[in-house]
Amino acid sequence: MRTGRYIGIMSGTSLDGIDVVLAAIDEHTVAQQARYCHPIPLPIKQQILAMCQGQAVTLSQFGQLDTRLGILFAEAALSLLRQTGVAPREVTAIACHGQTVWHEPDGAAPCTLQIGDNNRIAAMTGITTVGDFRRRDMALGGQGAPLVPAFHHALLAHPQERRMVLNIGGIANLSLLLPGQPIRGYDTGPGNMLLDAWTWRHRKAPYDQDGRWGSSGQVHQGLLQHLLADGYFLRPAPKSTGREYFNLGWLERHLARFGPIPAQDVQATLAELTAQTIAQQVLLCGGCEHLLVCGGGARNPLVMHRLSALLPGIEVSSTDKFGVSGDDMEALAFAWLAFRTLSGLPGNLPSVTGAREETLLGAIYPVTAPAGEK
Ligand SMILES: Nc1ncnc2c1ncn2[C@@H]1O[C@H](COP(=O)(O)OP(=O)(O)OP(=O)(O)O)[C@@H](O)[C@H]1O
Ligand SMILES: CC(=O)N[C@H]1[C@@H]2OC[C@@H](O2)[C@@H](O)[C@@H]1O[C@H](C)C(=O)O
Repeated sequence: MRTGRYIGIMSGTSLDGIDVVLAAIDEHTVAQQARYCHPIPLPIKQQILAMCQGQAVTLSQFGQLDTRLGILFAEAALSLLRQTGVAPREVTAIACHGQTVWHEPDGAAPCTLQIGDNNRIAAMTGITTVGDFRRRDMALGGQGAPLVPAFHHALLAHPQERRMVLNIGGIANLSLLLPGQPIRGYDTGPGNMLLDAWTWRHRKAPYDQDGRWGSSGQVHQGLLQHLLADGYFLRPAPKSTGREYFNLGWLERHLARFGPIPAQDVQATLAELTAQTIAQQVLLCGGCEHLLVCGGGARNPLVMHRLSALLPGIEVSSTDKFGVSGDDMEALAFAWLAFRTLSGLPGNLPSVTGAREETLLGAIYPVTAPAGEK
């Protein structure tokens, strides 16, 4: 087993910042030691958004963004090391998820693309780096996502209690940890992504702080029903999605069927869409005793209140209450996945992604061992 300290780097679909964690990991425990959030410069954020939504980019632009992100991820890891006083040689490996710029798991040639050159990270930090976690699962017929349910299971499953773990990131994903049943998990649909995009358009703010703006609006039932009728929501798992599908263009196509709707009502409707599409899946899967929530959406009281109201009898609480930081869950999960890869253990769950078999995940970018360790 490659027991040791790992750095996990996660830049998710929300583009709100790069989450970096340091954790001591062994076969049984993941002990978080530090966290840090590194800002994403606006021009880089804009380039990622353009790419994610299918705007044409040249290969030169693509290559340069890959390099810039690799450097940014390395700087994020180095900042964390500086803050903690931990030396690179004390870190076994960096796990870098990369920035998803395209995810098309169901096309004729399924593909998923996480960029940010891992060679840069290894070269700039001197630490072995593990990246490209999704594509081996996809090569075996899987969705390549979500990958965190295995980690949710390792840390949060209970032998008797029916538990589900919900990540409300840009996209929301649910892990079903039900005693006696195979682990399942899939993306339920938009989490914060549409809420953020609509807020940016109308308020020029990155997100609707504490759901205040959305709370000032009324849910538009006609629009809500149209949005809920999208085929993705009732499609059976395995399934995963992203910004390529759920974006402002998707919302505008639905809005076009209606007369003008006040912007705050659209915001209220989007919050309701997030809550209802999640609650629908929780109930369809037979409900649970505890719904443990992580990701930035757990900080949106509007979504959280609606979720609790739609799920009477289910305790909806943050994963923090169960010992795992909801803000750091994904970065910790990838650190754990790198530990598994370096330990020769599989990382994917065929019952979640639909892959033909379990497999090692990721590509390893090694470095020369520091002097004295050769
Ligand atoms: N106080 C708050 N009020 C409302 N929303 C909030 C608040 N704090 C965070 N959020 C939401 O959480 C988002 C960030 O969530 P998170 O960091 O989990 O996303 P991510 O990891 O990028 O997404 P994904 O899991 O899809 O990769 C913000 O963009 C915002 O929508
Ligand atoms: C392709 C991709 O990057 N998917 C992300 C995204 O963000 C949330 C949801 O969509 C989930 O499927 C996945 O991330 C988490 C970390 C996962 O793989 O479990």
